Amino acid sequence: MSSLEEPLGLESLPKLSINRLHSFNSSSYRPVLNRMEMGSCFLESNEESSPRRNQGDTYNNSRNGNTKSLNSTTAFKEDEFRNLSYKLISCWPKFVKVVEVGARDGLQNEKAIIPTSVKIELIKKLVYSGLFFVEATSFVSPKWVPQLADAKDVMEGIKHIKDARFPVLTPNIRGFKDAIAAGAREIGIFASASESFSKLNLNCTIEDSLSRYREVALAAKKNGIPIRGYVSCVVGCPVEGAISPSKVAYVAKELYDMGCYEISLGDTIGVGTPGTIVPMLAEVMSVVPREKIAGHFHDTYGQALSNILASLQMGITAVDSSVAGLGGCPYAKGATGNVATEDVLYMLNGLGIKTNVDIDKVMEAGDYICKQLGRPSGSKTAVALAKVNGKL
Ligand SMILES: CC(C)(COP(=O)([O-])OP(=O)([O-])OC[C@H]1O[C@@H](n2cnc3c(N)ncnc32)[C@H](O)[C@@H]1OP(=O)([O-])[O-])[C@@H](O)C(=O)NCCC(=O)NCCSC(=O)C[C@@](C)(O)CC(=O)[O-]
Repeated sequence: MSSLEEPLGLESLPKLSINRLHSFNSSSYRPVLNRMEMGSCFLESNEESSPRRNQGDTYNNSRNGNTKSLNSTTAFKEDEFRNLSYKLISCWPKFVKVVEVGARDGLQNEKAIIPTSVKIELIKKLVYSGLFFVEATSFVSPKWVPQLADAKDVMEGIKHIKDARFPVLTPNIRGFKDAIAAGAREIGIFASASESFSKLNLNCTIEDSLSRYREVALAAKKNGIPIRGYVSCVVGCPVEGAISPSKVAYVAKELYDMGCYEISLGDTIGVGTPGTIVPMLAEVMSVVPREKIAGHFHDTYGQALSNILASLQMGITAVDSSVAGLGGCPYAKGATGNVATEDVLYMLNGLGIKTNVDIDKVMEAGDYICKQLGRPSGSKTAVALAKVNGKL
């Protein structure tokens, strides 16, 4: 049995070479993109009217000494720029749903047991900021995740909060029953696109996990409980390296067919770039409606915001994030937490996208939990704004 105490280490990732990951960005995926006609902005800006493409022409012309051609054929006209910016901006949604995962995903790997009262206070502060979907805890084996052994008490402490939804993770029917008994009104089921990661995380094969979840989904349906589905390792696995988009699409579709109202696609170890995320999304979107898909990006390589932006351009409108960037992956030493909620909000605010979340209040929640954990925030935005406001 593997446990959260046995990290495998990012250093065991030689198989996940840049070349392997980039191989997913091959032209073989382009027909899929075209077929899906989602490129109204994404593809056209790449293929037809990309300034970069024209700049490329410019450099070639320049190298050939053909400066006349450079001025006459490559300069963008003003209205072309306007059209291009309109195409890009019109791709972004007006509203993005931010799902806060800090109290569960963010805290589950903490070695020192955090008092239940701190977890409850964190959740209250997150809800107070306007976050409506706040993952609260998991009903998993305490032998596997000792930090969340107090799931029942956490639920007890937040049961009076009405204006928010608190999904809790359940790995099997036992977890489901415990969650319902503790007052959970929404659950999450989590599978993996990597066979090795499934064994590490759930001690079973992908197929076995899916049959367990069919039982859970049936019970949830009978009880009128909404289910959120998660797929881990959507571009890379700490053991297997690169993961094929078709595997991700298969698991996502299975979860969707079980009745999950949303499928959260997790770059568990944060190795993705838009070069791998886009083809993976394209494949998943061919079997699950895009409005039912959420992005769950860890920020190990600093790529999470670019992955979110690329996802928005492909029509995704739900993003998971973790206050102060809390979290990590127990099976990949060095893998960092989810993208920080503060950083996501800062970017979305900058794009003019509404979230109904107050970034200042999220920063207060981040400040609170970071003080409790005795470490600085993992959010660049929180750190920068604290400096600007003279708090650092
Ligand atoms: C699935 C198991 C239980 C299989 O674990 P197992 O050892 O194969 O299960 P078992 O049936 O042999 O049971 C072992 C013991 O656990 C108990 N048990 C069994 N089930 C439960 C339960 N629900 N709640 C409480 N206790 C439970 C069971 O009763 C028994 O107790 P014992 O008899 O030894 O005293 C285990 O592997 C497990 O709990 N895994 C959860 C791991 C986990 O939570 N990982 C983190 C969440 S996933 C994630 O973070 C990724 C995500 C979603 O964020 C997206 C991304 O970034 O990729």
